[in-house]
This record gives sequence, structure tokens and C-alpha cells, in this order.
Amino acid sequence: MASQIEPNIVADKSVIEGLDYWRTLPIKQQPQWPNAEAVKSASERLASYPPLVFAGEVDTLRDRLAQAAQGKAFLLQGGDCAETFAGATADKIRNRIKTVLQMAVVLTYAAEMPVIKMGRMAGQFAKPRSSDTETRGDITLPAYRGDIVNGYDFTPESREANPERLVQGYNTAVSTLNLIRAFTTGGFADLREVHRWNQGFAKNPANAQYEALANEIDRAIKFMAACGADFDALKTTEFFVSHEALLMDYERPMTRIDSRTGTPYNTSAHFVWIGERTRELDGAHVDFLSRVRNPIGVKLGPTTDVDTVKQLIEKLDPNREPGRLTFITRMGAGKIREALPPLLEAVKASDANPLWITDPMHGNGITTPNGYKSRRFDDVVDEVKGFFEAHRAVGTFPGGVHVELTGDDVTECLGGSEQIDENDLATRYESLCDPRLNHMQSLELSFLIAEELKKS
Ligand SMILES: O=C[C@H](O)[C@H](O)COP(=O)(O)O
Ligand SMILES: C=C(OP(=O)(O)O)C(=O)O
Ligand SMILES: [Mn+2]
Repeated sequence: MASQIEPNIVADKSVIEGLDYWRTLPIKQQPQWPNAEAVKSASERLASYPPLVFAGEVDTLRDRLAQAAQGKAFLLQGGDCAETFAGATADKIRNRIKTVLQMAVVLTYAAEMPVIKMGRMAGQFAKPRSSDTETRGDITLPAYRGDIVNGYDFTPESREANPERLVQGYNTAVSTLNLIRAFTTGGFADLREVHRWNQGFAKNPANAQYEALANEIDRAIKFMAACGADFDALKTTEFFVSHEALLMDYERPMTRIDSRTGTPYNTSAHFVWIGERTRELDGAHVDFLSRVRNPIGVKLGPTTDVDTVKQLIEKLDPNREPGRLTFITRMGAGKIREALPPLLEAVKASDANPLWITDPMHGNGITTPNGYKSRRFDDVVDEVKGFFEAHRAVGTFPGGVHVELTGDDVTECLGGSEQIDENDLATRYESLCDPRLNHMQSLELSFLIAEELKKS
């Protein structure tokens, strides 16, 4: 990130050394690379490539998240469970952005407050798995760990971890982010285009409800324009990218020293989070992310206790910096109403002010009798409701949602007004890992969240 025209403040030696301290700690969910030299070579190349995001953008996001933590903004974070290299096409990326923009409009209108838009995009390539291996029939192979590690095809060649994929991951993230920037700053995301974001999607109840809302917004904009309002600010929209910081051979080389401040930023995304499976207090991931300046998230499952939350705050946000820390709860619809309030109470009584958002996906996984990983739309909605209820009861702010979604008409989650059932799953199941809400289910969810926001 060094620039010739900006001051070039170098980092302390201890700061640079600290970025590799994780190597001495226990670490989970990393691939078994077959060839250490090849990993070293790929990591060195990554370290020499330009950053994907700038430190200044990361700082802006931290400010936005600080607003949300204070109850003055709402975070909408969404995208694939596992982005794929083949899925990084213009159509698919555009549909996902359109879906997030539509959901954001619905939420902004209801909440009457800014909605921070963030994709699980441009880097969501590495997956933690429940098992290191997958068995089909009498063959057992390494589990698929995301396109940045190995291939999905069930052959020994494809399932072997391949370090060249680290570089391909970077290149795919670059082209995805380039398109995101073009869509969100090149006129397409202009609020006056609110109808256009609905075009190309099938006619269905959620789209019709959206269309009615878009008409209202249109009329309001035209009214304000007739009154002389200047809408230049509506031409572009901020859109941030995020992914799970899981694969250290990608995250470490993408972390650079900011020449303005001499401090480390993970330049592979604006926001990164630590998953439920890798958030041990003394583990590699918590240590590494404690040292970068990005706003960071931590997933919290249903067994999380108060002490763990307090220690995570101590490690990851010792200075209680506004916007620094987001807790992404993923408790499950049946558990959130009991598991979340004690955590909220304890943090409320402390000097910390993290942002709390809900991931209503990962606590609600099921496997259908016909063998698909799925989730029921009703469970997703119920967890969101439980999240709002818990915050209302404790008097804290329900600051956002984190969803696995796509802009395409896939059939991966059950229910919604299209009433997708188990037999429909085979029609269009494309996810290589967890099931995503399709375009219509996503939009429908946003209307339901809007109702909850109005109540809050
Ligand atoms: O996205 C989250 C995890 O990677 C995923 O839920 C793990 O799935 P598995 O239980 O099939 O490994
Ligand atoms: C792995 C994920 O979630 P969790 O860590 O909550 O299981 C994910 O968000 O895809
Ligand atoms: Mn997932």
C-alpha cells in the first residue's frame, strides 16, 4: 500500500513480527497442502499483488458499523455460502448485487435509517468443514474446502489441495470486486433506478410487493426533485465486501502495512469474520485478527457463554473502538430466545458496545430424507424474529442480518411463498456447500425484517 505521494510510515518491527505469531499457535481447518514450496511460492506472489481494498475504505466501514452499533444504521450482509470460480460471471454477480440492493431499499424504507450493504463476495472461497473427509460408497477423499483450496469433483486429483488456487482466488476476487465497483458506482445503483433492479426476475408475490414499494419511492423522488432537491448523492452507493478469514495462506499475504499509519490492514476485504469453528481464544485466527485494523466479526453459536464473549471482546477490541467488533449470532430458531439474552445482558452491563447481528442460516441446517442439505425458510424467519425479540427484551439494538443468498432462482431452501418442497430441491440445487435463499426468498425475508424493524 505504499504510495509515493503519501507519508510512508513504517511499522514497528514488533508489529510486523506479530503478524506471524499465529504460526506458533494451534490452528484449525487448514488444508493439507501437498507441497510446502508451492504454497510458499503462491503466498509470495500474493504478497506482491496490489491490495483489493484500501485502508481508507476500511476506515469508512468501521465508522458506518459504529453508527449501527449505536442504533443509527442497520447492516445487511449477504451472499453465497461458498463463492466458486466458475460462478464469478457477470450475470450471477449482477443478480446478487441487485438482490442486495432491493433488500436494502426495503429495509431503508422501513427503518428510516441508513442500511450498510455488504456482500459475502469477492473472497468467500474457503470453507470450514465438519469432517476432513467425504465418503461416497467405498471411496473416501478429502472434503471439499472451497475453490481456493481444492475442486468439488469427487476424484483424488480434484480433491487434492492445490496452492495455485490461492492465486486463482485472488484473481477471481479482483474481477468480482471490479464488477461490484462498476455496478455500484457506474449509475446502475442510482436510487432512481429502483425499478430496474426488479427487472429480469420472475413475476412473483415478493417482486410485486417490491414493485409497489418502488413506485412509492419513485413518486417521493419525483416530488422532491420537483421541489428542487439535488439527487447527485443518489448516483452511487457504498458496497463493502467481506468473507470468513479462514485460510491463513491467503489472509496473511493479503495483510499489508498502511503507509498512512504504519498499521496492518487485511486488504483482501473491508470486513472479515472468524467462524464458529475457529474462534478459540488462544487459537491462530483470533490472534491474527486481533492485530489487523479492519472491523471484524465473530460468529457465536448456541453454546457460547458469557465468559467467552467477554474474553473475545478483551482480545479483539481491547480499546473498545466504535465499529471494531461485530458479533454474528447463529443460534438456531429453537435456541436463540434462551441463548442470546444472557449474552446481551452481560455485554450491556459492561463498557463494550459491539454490533450485534443475526445469521439465521447456520443454526438451522437440516438434511432432507432425499439427501440434500437444506434449511426451512420458516426457521430462518423464526430466528430473525427471536433475534429482534431478544434485543427488545434486553433493550439493545438488533443491528443487522447476515444471510446466505443468491440472486438466482435456485431451489436450495424449503418453503417461502413458492413453497419449495423436498422434491423441488433437485430442480436447481447449485450450492457446493450450504443452501442459499433464492432471489424471491431473500426479498420476502427483507419484507419480514422490515416489519420487525418498524416494531423496534
Ligand atoms: O458454511 C458453513 C460450513 O462450512 C458448513 O456449514 C459446513 O458444512 P458441513 O457440515 O457439510 O461440513
Ligand atoms: C462457516 C460459516 O458459518 P459458521 O462459522 O457460523 O458455521 C459460514 O458463514 O459459511
Ligand atoms: Mn455456510
